[in-house]
Amino acid sequence: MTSPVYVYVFTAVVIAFWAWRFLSRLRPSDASLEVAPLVQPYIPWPITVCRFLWDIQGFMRRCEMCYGPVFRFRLAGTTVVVVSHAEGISHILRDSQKCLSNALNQSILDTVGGVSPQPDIAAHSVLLGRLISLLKKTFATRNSNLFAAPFKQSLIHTLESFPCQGDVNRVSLAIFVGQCLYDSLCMSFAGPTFPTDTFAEFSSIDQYSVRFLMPFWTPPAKIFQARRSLKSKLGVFIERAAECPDAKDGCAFSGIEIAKMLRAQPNLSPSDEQGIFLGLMLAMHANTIRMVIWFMSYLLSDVDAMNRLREEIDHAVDVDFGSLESLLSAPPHRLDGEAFPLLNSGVKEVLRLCVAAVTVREVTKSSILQLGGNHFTFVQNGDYVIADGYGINANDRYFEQANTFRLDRFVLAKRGDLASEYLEPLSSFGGGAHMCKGRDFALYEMRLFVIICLRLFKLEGETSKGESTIGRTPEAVSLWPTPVFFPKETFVRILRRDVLE
Ligand code: HEM
Repeated sequence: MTSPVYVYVFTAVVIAFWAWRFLSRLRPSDASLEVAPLVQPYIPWPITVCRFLWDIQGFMRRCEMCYGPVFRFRLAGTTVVVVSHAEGISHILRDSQKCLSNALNQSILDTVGGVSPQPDIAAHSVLLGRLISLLKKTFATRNSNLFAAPFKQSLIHTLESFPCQGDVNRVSLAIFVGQCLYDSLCMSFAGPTFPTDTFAEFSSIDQYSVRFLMPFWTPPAKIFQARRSLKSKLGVFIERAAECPDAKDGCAFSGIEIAKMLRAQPNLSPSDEQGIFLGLMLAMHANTIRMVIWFMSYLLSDVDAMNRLREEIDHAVDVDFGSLESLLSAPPHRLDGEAFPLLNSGVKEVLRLCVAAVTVREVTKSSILQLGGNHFTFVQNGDYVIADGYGINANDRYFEQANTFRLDRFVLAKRGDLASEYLEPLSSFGGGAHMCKGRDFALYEMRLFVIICLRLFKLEGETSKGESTIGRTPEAVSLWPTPVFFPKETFVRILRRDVLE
């Protein structure tokens, strides 16, 4: 009697599966090499990819509970080592062993921007390095006055004229926050010739950015179409900017300077110039917009927190600064001072809970990666290492009720509390040589938006079904279980306070 083919196939699959599990447990022959435990899915990596993508933070937390704060998993053929304890993270960020590279960050931006693989990788990385240092200079605290002045004028103007007062006053929170911040930052960064009618395209690319990186789960055709359209508008901007004469002490707008630098590259096609510009725009806008959306969503779900914050803002504007105009003309560092304890605590709290950006490094030399104390793990050339700050920030061992948003958490935290060592959210902006270049400006942007918004408007949140958001956490209104994506089902009614009072 011959067995049907499927019996052979089934037996082969079972044998292959167990062989794989056996081989993946093998350790290097040198007993002194410690290897982080491997996450064992029942079907090799496709299942891990799905679980990882569906709920990145949830996946990491479950793995951490099973395997401890250092573990590894296989993602589409690559080994990813995750480290989520404080000392280990700081070792990775400092990279004192010089065995890690951040090239992946740059290639992520290139991929989402649609830049073709560059024949001369070294020259490309030098170009990106130059562009990033230009951004660093622009957004540095010492230059913040120069840059912040047009930004805040533009922001208040955009907020005041946002077309949602009067009859049509219900608008998607994501569009309200996103459009206002995007327009204001683009105008002050790249000047009035920048095409600000690109927000919708930018926003859809941003929302699908993770899928641009996936082998099988690519974004739908309309997102590629949005990218083509945005890039062609950027092309017109770059072309015009390149003809713009140099200002006496350099260009007035960094966006124009960047466009000129791109145009001066001999081997870059127009599509690649536009793609690189788009990648930089993603670094500049995506995280900040997302953080402000989450901040506003938490406030819309907690009226008491919103009222307490509004009182603090009103007091600071009326008593400490005298008026909104003088607050706007004060230097940016005044907003992180004593006048705004709750606001600054709220900003830290949202960075603690919602930063989706994780620091990923690629191993450039097989090494025993030191993780502080007696901890170390063996990593191989080509592995990815994730410094998972969220693993600390959202961990009950470090922060009481870590998954709950508490506006005053960082005001109340005192030395000796559970969070005593962690008075700041950890590594929300990465660290080491590649720490976020726009972090000071991002904090300023977040504070300023919330101040102007609560000072000028009364806001009421609604779900798409018209139910109030009060008492419903943003996570409950979100389409996705993690803060990687924002709660796009939240709508907001915006009413001017001077009309109401
Ligand atoms: C709340 C908002 C923001 C968050 C949470 C954030 C977070 C991050 C993180 C986690 C990294 C990776 C750091 C690493 O690999 O160690 C990064 C890199 C970067 N960010 Fe931000 N960022 C924000 C806003 C901004 C803004 C407004 C700019 C504007 C210029 C900016 C520009 C950059 C650049 C250029 C890099 C690459 C740095 C490098 O590779 O050397 N970011 N950011």
